[in-house]
Amino acid sequence: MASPRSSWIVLGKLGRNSLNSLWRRKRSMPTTRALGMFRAMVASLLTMLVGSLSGRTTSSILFFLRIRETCQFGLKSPASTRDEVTSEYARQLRGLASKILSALSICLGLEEGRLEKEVGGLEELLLQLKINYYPKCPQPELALGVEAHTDISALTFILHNMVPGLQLFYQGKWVTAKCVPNSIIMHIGDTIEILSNGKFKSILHRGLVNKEKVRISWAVFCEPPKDKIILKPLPETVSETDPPLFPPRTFAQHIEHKLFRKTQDNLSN
Ligand SMILES: O=C(O)CCC(=O)C(=O)O
Ligand SMILES: [Fe+2]
Repeated sequence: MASPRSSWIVLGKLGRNSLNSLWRRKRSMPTTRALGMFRAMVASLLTMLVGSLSGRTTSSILFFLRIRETCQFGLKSPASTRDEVTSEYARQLRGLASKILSALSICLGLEEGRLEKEVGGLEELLLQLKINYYPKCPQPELALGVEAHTDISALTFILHNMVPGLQLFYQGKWVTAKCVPNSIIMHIGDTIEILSNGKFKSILHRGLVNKEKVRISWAVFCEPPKDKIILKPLPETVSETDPPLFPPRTFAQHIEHKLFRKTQDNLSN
């Protein structure tokens, strides 16, 4: 059986100017979401093909598609449909992320724009698209898809091809996420868990292969800048009875810490 593979696309940081110019241009330009998805699929299949030809068991590719460059490129070239679709998707998701961050801020008793600001605001929050391909497998229980993990992001948004496979560890057991048409899945990631001092949890999840069908998922990770911000529980979420659960770390240090812990866990197993 072929192994699950992933490709990455950096959707870019969406500054206010690029947002405005995208918005103006989008209104005069048709958007073919299906075509975008199809092209993304082709990109991921090519990635997998390259991976298998080179004998690797897993592969990941980073596409650097910064929004501003994409815009300029799109103005001159009709071959930019894929960029247009991914840009439009990024723009839509960025708006959704803002709304959700506002709602989460309010839930924590903070000012509406607070979490958004804490994760880097419009200028610094980075959106990255990762495409996961899970080949079908006659014995899914023997195969590892995307192993159990929590996302390091602030928020993650997932679209998929309506094949079940995402599982969440909830109340002590693995629960399969329902495939709800026309919906998008959202995870809270480690970044928000840290800022909220654990009041919002970064859920443990995994991706399984399916017996009969190929599964593809498109996960967009909204991440704070690597070094500019120190992530730690916000003072408003901490009290004498609620001490800080996480030490101050940059996002880069958090990633390093997780990788180190994982290596240690693997060594002791
Ligand atoms: O395939 C999925 O639905 C989830 C993938 C995932 O958790 C990830 O890429 O971080
Ligand atoms: Fe994940």
